[in-house]
Amino acid sequence: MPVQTKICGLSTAATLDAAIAGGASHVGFVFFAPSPRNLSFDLTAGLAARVPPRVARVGVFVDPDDALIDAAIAVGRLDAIQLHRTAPARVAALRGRTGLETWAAVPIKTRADLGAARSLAGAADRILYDAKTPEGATLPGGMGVRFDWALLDGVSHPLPWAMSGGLDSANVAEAIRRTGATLVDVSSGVESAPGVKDVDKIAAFLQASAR
Ligand SMILES: O=C(O)c1ccccc1N[C@@H]1O[C@H](COP(=O)(O)O)[C@@H](O)[C@H]1O
Repeated sequence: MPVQTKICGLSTAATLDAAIAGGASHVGFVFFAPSPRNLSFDLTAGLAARVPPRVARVGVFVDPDDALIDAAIAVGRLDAIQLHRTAPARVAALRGRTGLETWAAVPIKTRADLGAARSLAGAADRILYDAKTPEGATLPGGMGVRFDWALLDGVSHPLPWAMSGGLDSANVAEAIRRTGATLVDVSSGVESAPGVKDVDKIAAFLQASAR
């Protein structure tokens, strides 16, 4: 089965179209005001309408309240939600409330951090292993930070999983080979500056992850 690929933090029609044309299985829309990739609802509606049924729209949130989730789902016609810095009980509540496929990020730097994945069994549909961003960072992701892929060696995953954190066209094939990931997620690795996606980098990433 081909590896699935999520291109996250898209905010223009041209870069969204590049992700779709290049074969992305998922596209990510960020709803977190401090992020350089944060989307207004006006922009979201136009982008969401460009996405064909074969591609899943994933909304990315940081411990969101119900009002934000409800509005983003309606405007962005979301197929899935991706939750960062959200307690397992709240993940479960949002999964129940929305009825959507629910991803929960597990930020990892050491093997001990993997323990957080266990508490998500029954609460989420998918774990997203992401790198821990630096202490005190406003963003929980989207900073191009990579984790030690060897930390996933021999791990028994409690749920289907994906990986992200510092991936780019130069390292994604090795990340897939090394970890056995079947779904990879990228944001800053396909940008020319924070929040500015690059169509050529998106194409190169999608080619490299399909190899
Ligand atoms: O990208 C963001 O701005 C962002 C904001 C809030 C939560 C998550 C965010 N991004 C996610 O971070 C990972 C890894 O990003 P990168 O490839 O290392 O830049 C990815 O899952 C994004 O969805």
